[in-house]
Amino acid sequence: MKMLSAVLHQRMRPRAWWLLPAVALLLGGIGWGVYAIYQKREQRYRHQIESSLQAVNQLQLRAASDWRARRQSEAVALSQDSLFAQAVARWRAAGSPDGEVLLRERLRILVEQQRYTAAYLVDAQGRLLLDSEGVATGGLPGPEQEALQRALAQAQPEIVELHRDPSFAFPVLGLLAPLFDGSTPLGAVWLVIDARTALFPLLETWPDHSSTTESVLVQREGDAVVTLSPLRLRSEEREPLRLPLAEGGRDPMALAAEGVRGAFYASDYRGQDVLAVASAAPDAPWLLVSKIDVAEAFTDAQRREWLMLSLFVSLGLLSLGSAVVFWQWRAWRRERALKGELERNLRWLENAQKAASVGYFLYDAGDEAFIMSRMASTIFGLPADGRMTLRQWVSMLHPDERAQTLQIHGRAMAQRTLLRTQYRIRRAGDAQERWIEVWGEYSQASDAEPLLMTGTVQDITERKQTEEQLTRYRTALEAQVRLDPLTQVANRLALDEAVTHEWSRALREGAALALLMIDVDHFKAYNDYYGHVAGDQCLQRVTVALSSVLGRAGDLLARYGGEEFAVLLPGADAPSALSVALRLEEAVRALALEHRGSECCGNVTVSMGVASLQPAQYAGGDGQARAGVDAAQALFQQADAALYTAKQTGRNRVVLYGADCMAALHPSEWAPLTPARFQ
Ligand SMILES: Nc1nc2c(ncn2[C@@H]2O[C@H](COP(=O)(O)OP(=O)(O)OP(=O)(O)O)[C@@H](O)[C@H]2O)c(=O)[nH]1
Repeated sequence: MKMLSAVLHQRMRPRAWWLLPAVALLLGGIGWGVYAIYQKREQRYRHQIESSLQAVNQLQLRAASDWRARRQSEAVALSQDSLFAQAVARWRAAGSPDGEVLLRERLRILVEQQRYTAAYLVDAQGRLLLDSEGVATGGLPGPEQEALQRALAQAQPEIVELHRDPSFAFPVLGLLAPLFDGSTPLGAVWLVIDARTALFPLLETWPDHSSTTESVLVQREGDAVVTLSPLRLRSEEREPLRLPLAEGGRDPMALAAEGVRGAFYASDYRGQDVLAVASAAPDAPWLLVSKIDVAEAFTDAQRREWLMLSLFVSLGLLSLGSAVVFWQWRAWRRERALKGELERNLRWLENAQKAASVGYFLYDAGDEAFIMSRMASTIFGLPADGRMTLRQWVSMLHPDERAQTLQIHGRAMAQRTLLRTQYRIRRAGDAQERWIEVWGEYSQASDAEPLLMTGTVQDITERKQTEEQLTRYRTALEAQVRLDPLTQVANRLALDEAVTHEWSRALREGAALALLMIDVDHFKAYNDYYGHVAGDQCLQRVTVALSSVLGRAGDLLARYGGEEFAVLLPGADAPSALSVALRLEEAVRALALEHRGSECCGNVTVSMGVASLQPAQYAGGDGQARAGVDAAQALFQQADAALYTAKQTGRNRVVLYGADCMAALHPSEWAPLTPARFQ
């Protein structure tokens, strides 16, 4: 049953073929949507990063420009400090130590309070005169010397742009503030600035913590570019201060020096892809390039995007998963309910089958195998594993019915008609012969599906035996019904049926049919004289005597009622019938049964009326040949009329129906026979 149930489950399972493309379409749509959102967000984020970098760049550039402007203002103020210039002039003229102390104090203030790296007093030829410690020796380096001359000529402070000088271990910015005694040039104050300490704090300020953000101060010098960087990337190799443009390649500093402005993507001296922003200071030859590694800039964004994406995808998958789980759960619940119902039904079916001794089976024509319920297995005498091969089944069929059974099954399979058949099997195991009844129906869902037959099988052996017994009883009963219990010959019912049957046959064959009516004479007197028991015995003996005469097949002796008998002689014409009648009379006479009450003689005698007709020639009042019971009544009436005549004319005689019998008959029953009389 489990196996059967499993097969049914398998065949019941629905096939949701459309589900796969629908899910693929949905996932494709989600993927496309997510990609579009991702693209849009990436663009926006790129824009945000560029804007942020530009803002930082602008702030830092502003700070650097302000710092430069302040230095220039300070230099201008120094140049315009007439007291300081007079003190220099006095010290140069008198060389007093007090004057020197005063000047050194001023230079110390410049270094310590105004944060210059060094401050020198130089003469108009560029020789170093004093610094904050005391007398200085040596002269101005080349660029500073040139700046001094320009400053003195223009009476304006001059900046010596960013450069390296062997005298200093750091990149230097110089400022030369010219000094005049009236209109006489006295020299200048050379303010030395360590570009790192002065500018790096301005360039290192970033709003966010980052390991790759960097702002570089850039200054073009002919075919080279001078750079100043806080070198935040301390793990990297130090960037040279001076970079030939020819070697710049896609370096952001080189690109900026060549005129690229705004945000752009480049590859820096480390070979890293960077996002850079280049801006020019409005009143200086400085450019400020701010850059960040693309990898870092977008890592965050990408991380955020991925987070968003994974969140979105997770949500999508969660929803999809939930939908699938819900759908599966519903399907599972439905399947469980159906399974439960099916199992209940199958249990019920099994119980019903058990109660009715009916088994259920499924025949798979493709596998040539039966899958059977437990009851079906029991009926075929097989173990309850629920399987039987076609070969096993054929071998079980009773040899007498094997060919016919196979033919019936084959026809039902070919025509897909209902199958209902009964046949015998020799049951497996105990080899008992059993009758079974099979009801089945073939079905095939499609050409690709196997041809199946579902059906029931029932062991009907007991029913068959009962039927056979009943048939026997019925036959016996029917025989009893048509048998006279006293004489054990046919009774009137059997006679009537035989007459009707033989009449029809004679009519068909154009043959004659004769009927003899026999009555024991004065039987009442016999009973009265000898008693009823003796009367019964008398009737029995007469019967035996009459039976002994009738040997021809089809002749029938019947007890018509009381002491009256009838003999039906199919095919007998009048002479033949008379001949039989005489022999019958002779047989009774030969019994020589004593009958003291008889008025005829001292023995039992009989009177007989004989009638013979050819039904084909016999015509009724309408001139048509007749058949059936009513027509056959004519034969009875004629025989009866003849018997009546025999009784009336003295008994103990045989009378053939004829003219002298006609008075007893209706004119329409007259027969075309010649009347004759025998005594
Ligand atoms: N013993 C015995 N008597 C029977 C049986 N059937 C009918 N009888 C008797 O048979 C007698 C028939 O009498 P009736 O009909 O007057 O005829 P009958 O005395 O033979 O006179 P006829 O026929 O005119 O010669 C009746 O007394 C019936 O009781 C039977 O089965 N056994």
